[in-house]
Amino acid sequence: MTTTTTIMAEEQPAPKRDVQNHHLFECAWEVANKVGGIYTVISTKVPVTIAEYGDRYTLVGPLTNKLAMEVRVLDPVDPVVATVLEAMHSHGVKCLYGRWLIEDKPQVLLFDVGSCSHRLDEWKGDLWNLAGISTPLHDAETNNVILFGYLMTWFLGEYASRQLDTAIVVHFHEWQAGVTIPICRKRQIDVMTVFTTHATLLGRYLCAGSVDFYNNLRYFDVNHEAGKRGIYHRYCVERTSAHCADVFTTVSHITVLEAEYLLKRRPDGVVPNGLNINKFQRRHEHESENLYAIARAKIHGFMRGHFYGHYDFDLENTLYIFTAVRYEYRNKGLNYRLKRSDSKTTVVAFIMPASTNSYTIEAFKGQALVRQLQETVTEIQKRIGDCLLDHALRFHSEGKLEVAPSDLLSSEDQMLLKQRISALKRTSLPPFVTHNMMDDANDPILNRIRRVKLFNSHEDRVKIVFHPDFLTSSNPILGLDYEEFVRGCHLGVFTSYYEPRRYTPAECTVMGIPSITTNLSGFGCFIQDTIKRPEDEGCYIIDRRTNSFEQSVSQLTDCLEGFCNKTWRQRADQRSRMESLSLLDWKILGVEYTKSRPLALRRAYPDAFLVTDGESGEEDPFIAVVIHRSFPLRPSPPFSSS
Ligand SMILES: O=c1ccn([C@@H]2O[C@H](COP(=O)(O)OP(=O)(O)O[C@H]3O[C@H](CO)[C@@H](O)[C@H](O)[C@H]3O)[C@@H](O)[C@H]2O)c(=O)[nH]1
Repeated sequence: MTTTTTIMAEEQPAPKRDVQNHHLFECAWEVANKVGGIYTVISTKVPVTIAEYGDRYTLVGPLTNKLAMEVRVLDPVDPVVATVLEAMHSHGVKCLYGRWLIEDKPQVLLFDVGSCSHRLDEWKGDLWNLAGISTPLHDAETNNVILFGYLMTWFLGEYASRQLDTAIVVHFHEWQAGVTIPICRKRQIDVMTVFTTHATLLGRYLCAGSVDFYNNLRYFDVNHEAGKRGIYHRYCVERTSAHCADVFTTVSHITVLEAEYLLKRRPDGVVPNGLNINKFQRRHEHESENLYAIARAKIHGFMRGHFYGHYDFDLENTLYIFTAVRYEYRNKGLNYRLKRSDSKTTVVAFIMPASTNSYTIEAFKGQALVRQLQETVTEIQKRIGDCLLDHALRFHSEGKLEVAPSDLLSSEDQMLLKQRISALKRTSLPPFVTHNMMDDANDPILNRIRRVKLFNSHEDRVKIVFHPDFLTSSNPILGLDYEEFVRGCHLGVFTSYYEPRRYTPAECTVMGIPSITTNLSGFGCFIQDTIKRPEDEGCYIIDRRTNSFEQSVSQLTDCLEGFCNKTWRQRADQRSRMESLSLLDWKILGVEYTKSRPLALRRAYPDAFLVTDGESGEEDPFIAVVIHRSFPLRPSPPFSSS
């Protein structure tokens, strides 16, 4: 790799731009494109950013779906943007400009990378010449990343040369948006750049390979490791972006250390992920309880269909526990413990998502049979109602009410019910997976379930529903959006090894759903640092740092068992306490994003920040306020990475 120092800035002229009223562009692959956590970051942060910038704020991303359902197409508010886009259009560049249809409807610009694919070779050559990064021919994702990076650079170059009044800050998220940063540097485009990494590429790859990551962090031969995994070119883009940005940030203290060792630049600060709490907060406790009840009733409906023929447990005494996003599964022994203690509680463990082909016939069949039964019961109910009404009217005229059960339930209806009930007989056990998997025989989760024989048998107190797909309300099997599903569950479990930050437990918290996480996740560390007794607030944190793997598992099982043994009242109390947790609000956490921008401007335009009379000149106020804390790694903790 040509190190980033070789492409660092040559002297930049210092234009007289208005720094105070600077424009902000925020650039990410997940703008109006729901893929994962970064979509949540940028979409939920919009209200606080709009409050600060108004129409001086624009989000930029690739046009991944030509229909772009989330965007209303409009003309640009800023005439300079309109001129630049026209100029680019005259060279064949297609884009979509408009308002992203989320809260506060921010301006959004999406570039169609396909419209410039004929320039790929030219731009790849340029990336090699300018940044020393060579990229392989057939990595389609990287090719798109390069096309997008060059379109963004083109746009910024044109914009900065025509809009000379105010300073321009561009905030980039993750390596997919990073190519623009070194190119802007090299071409001396007058924009300030902030780069945020939400996880490192090498971190993800190394942890997926079960290495003892945190204990070896400082010893990895990064170039060798990246090369071995076929991601050297991507790693170069990520590392160069981190080095060339004016300000480099990450999402948690644990990732600061990771970035320092793997990307070789210590982040300037931590920009923690927040949530838009307004969306979740309810005025009254009963309003929340209603939402839980509606969501839970939908999950109950799914359960009746999925477990038909073996529906021999009480849904009112059933706990729904789920895990989402990370592809890891470990048996924690809860089934054994609940059986041993003769527990009457049933626990349903939901696991999601993964790569799948389609739903299994069994998954559809159960839901269809129960729907038919429901329809039959509704029809019969109607007929019974009509019959009762008829008798009651006669009682009024004849003075006596004599209704025999046989009058109410006709032999035809009895027959129909029997038919429906006999269709529910089933010789096989309820399936533990709802979909046909791409690679059933080698799927690690399926194989674990098979190995520990969690087959949803009558005796099992822990039942498994592996739903390896994203949830949507149009889902034919489990028709809930992810958020509604979470609300209907009792507990979220997010204990994976590699977790730079993790949104899922934070989302549980603001919805009043308890969760289990670990002190190896950014979220777990944040909660431990900010709340005295997290478990009282429903945030259970497992020690994966100083414990051995077995000790962590045992702590987790204790925690799960303790949760199962709580009373309904104790769980409801915990819920109401949690929803008041507002420390995850962007209104508080967004401040760190706000601090990163003046820091970038200050580095580029030191003159604009000259000390005035009466101010202390000893300290850089922006650098001072950006948090610099190291993750306290304990010496060689004896934990296994598996
Ligand atoms: O069926 C589902 C399952 C999940 N989600 C959402 O997907 C997001 C997942 O976020 P996260 O768990 O944080 O995972 P990543 O996508 O891997 O995000 C990366 O970036 C995040 C944002 O900084 C960090 O929190 C993570 O640690 C980092 O790995 C959450 O908002 C969920 O609500 C859905 O919408 N539907």
